[in-house]
Amino acid sequence: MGTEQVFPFSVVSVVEDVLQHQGGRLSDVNLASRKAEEASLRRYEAAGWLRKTVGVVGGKDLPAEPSEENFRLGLRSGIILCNVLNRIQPGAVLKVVEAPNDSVLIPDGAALSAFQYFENVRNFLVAAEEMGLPTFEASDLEQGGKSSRVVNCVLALKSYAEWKQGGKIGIWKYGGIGSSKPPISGKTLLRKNSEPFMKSLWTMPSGDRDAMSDHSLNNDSGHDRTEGGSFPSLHSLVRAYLCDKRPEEIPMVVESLLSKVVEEFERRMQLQHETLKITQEENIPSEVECSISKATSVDEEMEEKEDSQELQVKEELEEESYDTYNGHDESSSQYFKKQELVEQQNKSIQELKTIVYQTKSGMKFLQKRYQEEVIYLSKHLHTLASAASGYHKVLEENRKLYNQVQDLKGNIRVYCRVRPFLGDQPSYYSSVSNVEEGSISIITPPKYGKEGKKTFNFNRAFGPSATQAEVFSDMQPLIRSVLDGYNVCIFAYGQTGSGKTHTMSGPNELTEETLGVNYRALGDLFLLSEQRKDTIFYDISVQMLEIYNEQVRDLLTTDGANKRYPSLY
Ligand SMILES: Nc1ncnc2c1ncn2[C@@H]1O[C@H](COP(=O)(O)OP(=O)(O)OP(=O)(O)O)[C@@H](O)[C@H]1O
Repeated sequence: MGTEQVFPFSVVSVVEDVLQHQGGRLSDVNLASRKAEEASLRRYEAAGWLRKTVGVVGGKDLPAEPSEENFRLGLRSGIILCNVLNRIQPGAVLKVVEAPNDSVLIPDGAALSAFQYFENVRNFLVAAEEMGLPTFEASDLEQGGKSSRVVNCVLALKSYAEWKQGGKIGIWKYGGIGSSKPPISGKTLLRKNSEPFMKSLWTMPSGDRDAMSDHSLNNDSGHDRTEGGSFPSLHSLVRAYLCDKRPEEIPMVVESLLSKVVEEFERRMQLQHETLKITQEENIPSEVECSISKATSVDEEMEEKEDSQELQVKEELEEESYDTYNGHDESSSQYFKKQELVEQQNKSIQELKTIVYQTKSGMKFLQKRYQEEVIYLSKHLHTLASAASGYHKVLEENRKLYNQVQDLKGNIRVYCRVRPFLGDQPSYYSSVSNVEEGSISIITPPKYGKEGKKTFNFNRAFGPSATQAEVFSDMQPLIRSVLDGYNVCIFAYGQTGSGKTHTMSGPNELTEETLGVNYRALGDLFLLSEQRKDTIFYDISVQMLEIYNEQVRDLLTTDGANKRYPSLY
């Protein structure tokens, strides 16, 4: 299977990046710190296991939780490594050059000659390689920053020891950097680096050589893998191509470029693994529907999940492809079925992305409409508020003017009403000669031969034909003044039988037309208070008293005993 068909990035892009950035790294601070922490823990685990295996005395040069420098220096002589390996696999290292007993081992391992400890390390590496363990370069113990490969080797040996101690049940799997590996079974899976390739590697600059060997920790079945993944490595392709080439045939630049490409490519693979792990740990999207519902609320999260699912699918495909490539359990038909499944899932993911995109567009449209409506309503509301404010001002002004008019009409107004003749009384007995709007003329007895006549002025004069409504209409504006806070008093004055009760209350048999001033005034009071109920609350009470023969009587009480008030004098 072509690499570019599976990986989320192309080799070409990797090469371009390498050429452009000269091997520059993508910065990911979180990932780097997490990796550093993980590397420390793994180093402690390796050191602890070595100390436990070799004993307190044998492991005295290796702290339980060593720094990378101390770890390297502790193992530099190769003695601990060889002794541990011989305990796990007796006779694996035939000759171990021990440090002289009387020598004091100084941190840089100078108690042994460089040749002696190089021999120990070399013997250990040869034995480890023959066992199928991931190895490292002897130079890794000479320079800092390369202890991860040594740690890998030690942890692989530890894993092997545990498997062996457990009775060799099942197939031993090296569990370095968190993922299971294909089985390694001693020398049956032994693979040695081809000499020409190794030579070509040694002709590289040390940095390039290290970069390449960083990702060559695990060798089996002729296919290298990345540290955390299970993909076929480009190393195998590079090695296959270079195996029959002589070192001088490979220009230094090409070697350097190739190594950087390989390094960058596999580093990206590692990043993909790490990202996938983090995403799976944090999100764990079990159902696609679940992802959809969450996506409606958090679109970005949805996209991340989709990406992680896509990555997971690709990851599975790559793993399956790797198994198929190695001739393990999966048959090719199963592989194609799974590939089909992956394509379907990819299609579903694309559809989901489309739905999410449409939903987002719809939401944006609704949001825009909503904002526009809110803006329009706020403007409208502002206009209404201004109008209401203006209306209240006008209303207040109107009220003032209205009451000013009432004042100008006179605080005390006098009206005159002429009662009609009752029953069969002839009208020619009337002494009223003329009734005008504001005056009334009365015929008086003739004096000195002249016909007598007197004219009286009133605010308004009502003739015998005036109705109850006409009489009330002239005093009706005063009722509104009452509700504006002015005191108003309306009373009738006149001789007995002149029609006071008729004007103020009405006849005995009341109809709508014959209602007097009192009823009409009360009707207006209730009507206006009802109209203003949203702005003003009025409390209206009524009292009806009769004062007759210096006795005050409550005309509204139903209790006859208390009807008469105590005497005023
Ligand atoms: N404008 C009117 N039209 C028709 N009938 C009237 C009118 N004014 C008075 N009357 C009638 O005249 C009669 C006497 O009127 P009313 O009882 O109102 O006089 P009054 O001034 O109240 O008398 P008192 O002072 O004795 O109580 C009543 O029968 C009443 O119905």
